[in-house]
Parts: sequence; structure tokens; C-alpha cells
Amino acid sequence: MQKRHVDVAVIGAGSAGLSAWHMARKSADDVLLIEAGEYGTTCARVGCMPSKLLIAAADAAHRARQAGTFGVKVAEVDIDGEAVMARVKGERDRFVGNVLKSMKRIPEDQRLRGHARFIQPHTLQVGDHTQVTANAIVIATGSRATWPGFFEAAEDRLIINDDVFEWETLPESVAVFGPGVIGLELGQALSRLGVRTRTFGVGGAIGPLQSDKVREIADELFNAEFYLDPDADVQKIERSTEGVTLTFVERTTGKVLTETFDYLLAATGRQPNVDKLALENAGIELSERGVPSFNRFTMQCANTDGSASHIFIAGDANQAVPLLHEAITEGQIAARNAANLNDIKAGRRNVPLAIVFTEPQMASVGDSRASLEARFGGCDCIAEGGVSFDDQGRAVVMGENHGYLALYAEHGSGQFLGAEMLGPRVEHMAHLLAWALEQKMTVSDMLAMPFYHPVLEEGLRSGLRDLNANLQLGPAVTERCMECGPGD
Ligand SMILES: Cc1cc2nc3c(=O)[nH]c(=O)nc-3n(C[C@H](O)[C@H](O)[C@H](O)COP(=O)(O)OP(=O)(O)OC[C@H]3O[C@@H](n4cnc5c(N)ncnc54)[C@H](O)[C@@H]3O)c2cc1C
Ligand SMILES: NC(=O)c1ccc[n+]([C@@H]2O[C@H](COP(=O)([O-])OP(=O)(O)OC[C@H]3O[C@@H](n4cnc5c(N)ncnc54)[C@H](O)[C@@H]3O)[C@@H](O)[C@H]2O)c1
Repeated sequence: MQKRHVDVAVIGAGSAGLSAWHMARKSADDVLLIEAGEYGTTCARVGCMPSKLLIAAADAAHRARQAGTFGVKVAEVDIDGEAVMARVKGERDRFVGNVLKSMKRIPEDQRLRGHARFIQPHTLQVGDHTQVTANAIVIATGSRATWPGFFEAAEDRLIINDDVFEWETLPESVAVFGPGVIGLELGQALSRLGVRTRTFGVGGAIGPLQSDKVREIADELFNAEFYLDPDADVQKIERSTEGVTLTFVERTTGKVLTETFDYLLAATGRQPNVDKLALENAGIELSERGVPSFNRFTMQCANTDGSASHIFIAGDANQAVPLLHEAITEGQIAARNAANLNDIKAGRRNVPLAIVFTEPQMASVGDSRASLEARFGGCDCIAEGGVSFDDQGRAVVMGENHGYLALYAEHGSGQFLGAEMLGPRVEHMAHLLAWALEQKMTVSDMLAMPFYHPVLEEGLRSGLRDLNANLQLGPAVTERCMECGPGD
């Protein structure tokens, strides 16, 4: 057994762990990055990047099918599943390759392969070969897909997102369970690529949407394109000779149907990889679900006696905001503090921003309406405004005039608080709104900004005018804006 002492040990070489290693090295000499699995990060290997590559192929197919809207004739859209998957995997490998290249800058003696687990608060057992003691430890172990036990009836036809990106070609059919972020992104993409899909949820949720109005529109729009039952009654799942056979109540007809699919894709959420760390030996306080309690500004965990620990947790492992940009920020904050235990500082956190790459895209900026209600204590302080994209100039031009933008602001101050949206390419508008929120802009400040013509942001201006009127800070929006042209 090898023994080694380091200043900071980082467990997990994903996006949070890599950013942690780089940050810790700014103040500590001996920083060890420990990885149990493949190098390359979840984001590049089986997450953000391959999913967006599959979506890009699906969008190409969709554009070709929609070309007739513009008087452009495309004879037949023929999907070559092998070519689709070859590009997805080829470009995915390029992204993974870039991560691997950047990892070469980490000296070999600062990297260690093997599964880490705590044997004492300052000591990790790595594989069966090394014991590492560290002044401070950053847990950056990510998360993994999770599913209810009864899915196991699908046996070898039960798959998760990781499996999709290993396909040689596209299957004929997939039953998608979980209309959350992953299920909707992958489910819509597969459907657009000609794969027969049905998507089943529980409880009515669609993606991360909180606004009833936006969710209802999303339900209608997605269902116009592919079968989605967000509150499904699935009565039986079984492995049959042909694949996986489901018995379920069809949403539209109420009939009990039995259908066979090649695969059951479980997209029913993710759980943090903290259950195999032997955290009971780490001396830190755990939530009921076994996740360490931590401060989101310092990323520092709490000891069982309430004192501050030398252990920090960043990225999907802490289950707070499982998004790539947050993992990187958290890794940096955690590592900065792990390397400076005598000078713990609160890190800067950005406003919440989340984007789902369906079409129309979904996005949210700021706290959800429910959190805002909780924060403002039911004082009737929140004004809401909104705009539909159905008649928005640029969206009509592009033939993508669907969706709705809901905007929130504080009565009295007129301060912009957040937004939820479903609409064409709203990834960009969501960024503008997040930047406005970071700058603590009021709705009047935002309306004083330039708006080009004809752009989707003219729709945002209409929504802001509606919000301003509801704040009683501007005129009621009763008709189309006369002075702003046909874009709003
Ligand atoms: C299909 C999919 C699509 C996504 N799309 C987006 C997107 O578009 N935008 C976005 O912002 N986010 C997206 N995400 C989320 C994003 O990928 C994650 O938030 C991010 O990758 C988390 O990074 P991490 O460093 O916390 O975890 P990871 O990158 O998973 O790194 C954790 C590492 O820890 C290692 N590890 C675990 N346990 C141990 C141990 N005991 N010892 C040693 N090593 C260990 C693991 O092997 C792994 O390499 C997506 C996720 C998925 C699954
Ligand atoms: N574009 C992006 O930024 C992006 C893309 C993919 C993933 N992610 C991240 O990954 C996280 C995990 O994504 P996810 O889609 O796995 O989780 P999720 O929490 O977004 O969705 C899980 C869905 O499964 C449903 N569900 C639970 N049990 C079910 C059951 N038995 N049958 C049917 N449905 C069931 C839930 O109601 C929910 O709608 C996201 O929260 C997000 O942070 C982000």
C-alpha cells in the first residue's frame, strides 16, 4: 500500500474537479486529482455535447421537412442512422479529445486513478493501492442516472443516456420515461430522426417548467409533434422476444394499448455519486438523502458537531444545481477555499439560468415563481407580464412562431426578478435576461435599451411593456405598438 500526503485532494476529474484542480494549484503546490472512471467528463462523453449533437441532426431533419412552408420542395427526408451516429460519436470524440489534451497539462504525479473513499476525515483509500491524507478534500464526484426498480423488467432493453451515444445506428422505436430535461431533449430528437417514440411522465411535469401557462403551451406544442403523456398510466413493463412491451392507457383515446419498443430509455432523474464514498468516516453532517450539508457560497461542508469541515463539495455531487456552468463555478470556489483553509471566502454566485435544447427551447432566468412567492412572503409584491410568440414578427418570418414568455418584477421598485419561457431560440434571450438580472435592472431600464428590427427580442420588448403596465409604471398594452414596426 502506497501512502501519500497532499495539500488538497480532489475526488473526480469531471468539469467541477478539473476546475477545482486548476484553482487549487494557484495557492497550493501539492494538489492531487483522483479519478475512478474514464477521463473526459460527463459533459463531453455522455452529457451536454453528444446530446446537442444528436439534437443538431434532428433539427436538420426537421428543417428539411418544414421547408415546404417556405415553398422549398424537399423530395423525401431519408435518415441514415449510421451516418447520424457516426457524426455524433465522431464530434463527441473530438470534444472528449480536447478535454484529454487539456488534462495532459496536469503533471502525472498530480493524478491518481482509482475509486476514492473515506477511511478517516483526512484520509482516503484509493483503489486497493494508495492511502492519501490531505489537509483539505474537494468532493466532485458528479451524478448518475437513477430509475425506479420496476423498470428492471425491461432487462437488457433498459437503457440510459450513456447507452444512446454508443449506438451504431438509430433503433426503430424507444419508449422514453421521464419528460424532464434529458427525456425531452433526447425524446424529441429521436422522434425527429424517425424513431417511433412515446414519452411517459408522472405528476404532470414537463421539463423544468413552473408556470402553468407556459407548461400548458409546451404540452400542446410537443404533443402536436410526438406522443407525450406527462401523467401517464403505465400498467405493465415486460421483456418480450421483440424488445420491451408496455401496457398503458393512451392519453388521447383512454384505450389500454400494448406496444413493443426496442428500448426503454430511463430519463427519470439523477442521483449524486456520494453513496460509495463511505461518508460515515468523513465526520461531516449528511442530509436525509445522504448528501453532505454545505454552504453554497463557500462550498464548505459542516462537521457533525456543526463546525466548519476541511471537506468541500462541488458540481452534481451536491445535487444543488446540476448544470455545467455551475459545476465549474462551484469547483473554483471549493478549491480556492480548500487551498486557503485559514482564509475562507464567499464566492460569487450567478443568478439562476437554465436552458433546455428542445424546439421550441425552454429557459428560466432567476428564481422560479414559487421561490419568489416564498421569498416575498405572499405580500402581493410580484407583478407578471408576458407575450406570446404566436404573432411575433421575426418568429413568423422564421416559421417558428410558437411559445410564450412570462416575466416577473417587483411592485414598487420595478426591479426585474426573472422569467420563464418557451420559444424560438430563447437561449439568447435567456442570456440577455440573466445579464439584466445580474445588473439589477428595472423593467424601465430594460425598456430603455436598444432593440433592433426585426428580431425576436422585439417580442421581449412587448413582454416588458406588458410587465411595466402591470407594475403600473407604463401604459396598458391594448393594441399593437404603433411606433415600433411590425416586429413586436
Ligand atoms: C444527457 C445530459 C445532458 C446534459 N446537458 C447539459 C447541458 O446542455 N447544459 C448543462 O449545463 N448541463 C448539462 N448536463 C449536466 C452536466 O453534464 C453536469 O452538470 C456536469 O457534467 C457535472 O459535472 P461534475 O464535474 O459535477 O460531474 P462529472 O463530470 O460527472 O465528474 C465526476 C467524476 O467523478 C468521478 N468519480 C465518481 N465517484 C468517484 C470516486 N469515488 N472516486 C474517484 N472518482 C470518482 C466520475 O468517474 C466522474 O469522472 C447534462 C447532463 C446529461 C446527463
Ligand atoms: N440543457 C441542459 O442544461 C440539461 C440537459 C440535460 C440534463 N441537464 C441536467 O441534468 C439533470 C437531470 O436531468 P433528468 O432529465 O434526468 O432529470 P429531471 O429531474 O429533469 O427529469 C426527470 C423527470 O422524470 C420524471 N419521472 C420520475 N419518475 C418517473 C417515472 N417513474 N416514470 C416517468 N417519469 C418519471 C420526473 O417527473 C421528471 O419529469 C437536470 O436537472 C439538469 O440539471 C441539463
